[in-house]
Amino acid sequence: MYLVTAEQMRRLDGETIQRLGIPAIALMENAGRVIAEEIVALCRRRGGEGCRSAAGWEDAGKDAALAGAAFQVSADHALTLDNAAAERWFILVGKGNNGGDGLAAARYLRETGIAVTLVYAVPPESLSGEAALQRDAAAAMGLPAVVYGRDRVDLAECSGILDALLGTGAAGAPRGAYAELIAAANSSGKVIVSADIPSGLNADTGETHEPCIHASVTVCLAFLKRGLLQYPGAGAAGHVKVRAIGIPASLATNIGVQVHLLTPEVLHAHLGVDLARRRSPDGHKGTYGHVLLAAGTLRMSGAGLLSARAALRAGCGLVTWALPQKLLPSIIGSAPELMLADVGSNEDGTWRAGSVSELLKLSKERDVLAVGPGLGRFEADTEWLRNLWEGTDCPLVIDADALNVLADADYKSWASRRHPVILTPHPGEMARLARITTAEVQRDRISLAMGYAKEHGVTLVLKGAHTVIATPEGQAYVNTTGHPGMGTGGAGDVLTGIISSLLAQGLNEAQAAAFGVYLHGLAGERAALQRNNPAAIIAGDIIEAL
Ligand SMILES: NC(=O)C1=CN([C@@H]2O[C@H](COP(=O)(O)OP(=O)(O)OC[C@H]3O[C@@H](n4cnc5c(N)ncnc54)[C@H](O)[C@@H]3O)[C@@H](O)[C@H]2O)[C@@H](O)CC1
Ligand SMILES: Nc1ncnc2c1ncn2[C@@H]1O[C@H](COP(=O)(O)OP(=O)(O)O)[C@@H](O)[C@H]1O
Ligand SMILES: [K+]
Repeated sequence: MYLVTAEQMRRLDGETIQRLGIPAIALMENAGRVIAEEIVALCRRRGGEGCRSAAGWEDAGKDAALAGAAFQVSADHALTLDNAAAERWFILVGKGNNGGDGLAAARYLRETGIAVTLVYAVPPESLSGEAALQRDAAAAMGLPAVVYGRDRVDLAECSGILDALLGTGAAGAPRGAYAELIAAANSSGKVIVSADIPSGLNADTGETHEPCIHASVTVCLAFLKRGLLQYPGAGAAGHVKVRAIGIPASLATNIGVQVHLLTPEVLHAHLGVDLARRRSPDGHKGTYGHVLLAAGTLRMSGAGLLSARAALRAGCGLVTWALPQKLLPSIIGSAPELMLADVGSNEDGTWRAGSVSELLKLSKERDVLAVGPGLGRFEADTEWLRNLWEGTDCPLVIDADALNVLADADYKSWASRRHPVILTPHPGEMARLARITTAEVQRDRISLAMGYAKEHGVTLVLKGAHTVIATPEGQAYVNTTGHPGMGTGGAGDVLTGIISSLLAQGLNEAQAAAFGVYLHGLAGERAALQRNNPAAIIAGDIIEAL
């Protein structure tokens, strides 16, 4: 599934209308219809499902077949509602095409028997184009209408609200009547369905203006808008349903859309990942690769252990953990499946820059080098990392403190590598890398990750709710697996282990980063289910749930 910006959506609309010759009003009709269908589905769910369910019709069909009847007729199920008389919906109508979608939806809803009242945010005479055609059709059908600011509007009188005030054409914070209607809708306590995006949301960044609709359901039209996946927008959108309105998905590639929702389908068909992770019958530990991990200090010994154990659970054949000598006594025996490599240490258990020669030697017999979890900072660590960057001939995964080392370095001047680099920052680490604030990182994570990955020639995993994976070639994937319970120390170390393990097994950098993030999230969800409360998840649970 593609993710688009408002600008890309306009181009997709334009291509469909101009190049394919599909009239704009036809798209708007389709939009109105699918919005109405989702409202009907919602009414059915809360009304305990009316008797004319799809299953009901199928049963009736079977009965008819048994009775020998040859001819059957059924109504349009998607727009049929048994308890329609109990419903009264207010349709908040803005001036643009989003308002037009709402007006079309109102007509379809009226056909189901639901009472609808149009609430215009602006005088209806000010609508133009297709929206004006919809206004006239609604008026010709006799749909009751009021104008905000001129007529009495009491949202307490409805059973649900369709927010068709502002869509992808909105600019800045909602003003005037729009702002007042949004605030009133939010405080009404009524269920709200948004057309395309919640009004007040920045469709690209996911920033929410003041005020912004808080929807239960957002019926997103044609293509998923980026802002619906980026927080806080993702929180304001509720359940997002993407519905087709007649714009072919293939147009997205024509106009160069490069952002995908990370689904099993995208992993398989777009990235070429074998989701079943088949093992060859005659495989052995050498078949599945060997991870070399440089991690851990006395103070943070657990980080290395978590990464190493996660790598093994994610399926690689072998893991060697290179660690400061002072750590060895406390680690020996804690994970019998691991191989340990003593690379010396300072008195206080911190790393020595001299360890680099041993690491370079070890890396020759390994398939991947992962650096960073629990590493700490140490003298000449920039030179140490530069030597690893320039001197290793395998993929490199950089996390945690090693990212901070990188942030302090001018690593664009380092020799370019034959093998890929994956960076896995959380927003704080990303802020240091990009030399901006964490709030600026979070403002539009997709754009930031894409820009950074391209500029620095790395695969970037920007962690946090809805992790973004961006490639140097300009592709991006947004993950939705995972759980807030994963906000716990060491969860990121586990991810580093998983990604490194997948690289060792022969996945390329985009595959390993995307699939690793996806599996990590799934494991977090499973771990959440296994506890009495998701707050109880600790990083080790994520490993055990792999
Ligand atoms: N052919 C198309 O272009 C299609 C568009 N569709 C719908 O059209 C929407 C985009 O339509 P538009 O481009 O007309 O834009 P919108 O309907 O999002 O609204 C734009 C209008 O709202 C007003 N406005 C903008 N920002 C405001 C603010 N901050 N406060 C108060 N008023 C503000 C302006 O008068 C502007 O004309 C999509 O989200 C989707 O719902 C669908 O009908 C499908 C087809
Ligand atoms: N709300 C959330 N939803 C989904 N995943 C989350 C959420 N919070 C954290 N995570 C995931 O948990 C991991 C935390 O990583 P990180 O912050 O590096 O932790 P640590 O440094 O302690 O290992 C990341 O993969 C992140 O995406
Ligand atoms: K809207």
